[in-house]
Amino acid sequence: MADAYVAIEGDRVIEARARAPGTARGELVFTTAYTGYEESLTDPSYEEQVLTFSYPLIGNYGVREERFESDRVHPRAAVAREMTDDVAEWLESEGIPAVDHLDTRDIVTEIRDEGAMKCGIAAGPDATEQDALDELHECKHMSDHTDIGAQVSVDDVEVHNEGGDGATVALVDCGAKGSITESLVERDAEVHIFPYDASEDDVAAVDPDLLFISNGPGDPENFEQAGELVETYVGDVPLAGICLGQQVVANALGGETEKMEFGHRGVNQPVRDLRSNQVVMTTQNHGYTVADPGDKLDVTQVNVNDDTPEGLENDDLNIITRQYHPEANPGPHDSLGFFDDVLGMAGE
Ligand SMILES: NC(=O)CC[C@H](N)C(=O)O
Repeated sequence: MADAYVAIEGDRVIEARARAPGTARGELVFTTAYTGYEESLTDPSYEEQVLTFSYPLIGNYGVREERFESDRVHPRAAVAREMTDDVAEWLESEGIPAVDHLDTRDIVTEIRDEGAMKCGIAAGPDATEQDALDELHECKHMSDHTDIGAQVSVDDVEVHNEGGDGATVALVDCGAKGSITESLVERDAEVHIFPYDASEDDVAAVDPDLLFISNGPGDPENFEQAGELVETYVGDVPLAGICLGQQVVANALGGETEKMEFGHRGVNQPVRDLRSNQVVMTTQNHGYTVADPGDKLDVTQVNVNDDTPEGLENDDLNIITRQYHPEANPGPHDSLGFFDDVLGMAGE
């Protein structure tokens, strides 16, 4: 007998096995990565989403805190074909519902065919189909989470590697992964992590060599304050952005973003650099994309599968942004050079 239910749009209910009890709702997304479940589950970009792992066995090398990307689990719930006890116990201790013993291929195919969709989950001995449907019916569209930045950002400024010999970086935390800070600190940067709604005065106080907009959850249009910082600093200070950061920079400089059908979700997304013609494999998890870069940004990299912009640059204004995750974690390390490039713009 099933003791867990996943309700998806169209009121279809899929039976499953409860691995961590509770009810939850969120946008149903997936990752095709076969490793990196600890990094993905602690990536703040998954806030308000339900993460389905399409690789059939999740958890076979345990759970270790040093691989976490933040201090908590961010997806509202986790779905796998088979989940180990280690992962199930971790999620239960975090209060995150988890289910397995369902056909995750079916879920991913449904998202691919029908596009991004909402879902509701109910798991545990008393869970009913109706509980999952009730969650589904309460679920909001991602773009309607207008204050999602407040859920994932630091409350106060944090400084890493104070007194470091390298550039002073103002990292605007829209839901930043820990390995972005680590990648900068490894290169001697002094990193000031600012709340997502930091003001111009807050940032000016540290006189940054580089303004860096992080990855983060939800619709980039809901990160207006970060966009205002971009507008203020463009031309005066070099700008960098990763994922949501690329989208925020594009929106602030006259471009436009839009929701994709089901996004880019895995660690083997091929990206072609239009200048060198080289292809790199990249890590991606995003559901919005830059539809129009505006007239200040050149598209310098594209996704090989669908030609969407993966890199935007302006050599005169010193701007480099990436739609994918150069910091990896999980995924390939092919594009770590991004951090050298952006710190190079900052004079390092
Ligand atoms: N990883 C991210 O930064 C995701 C960016 C944005 N929330 C999107 O889904 O497109």
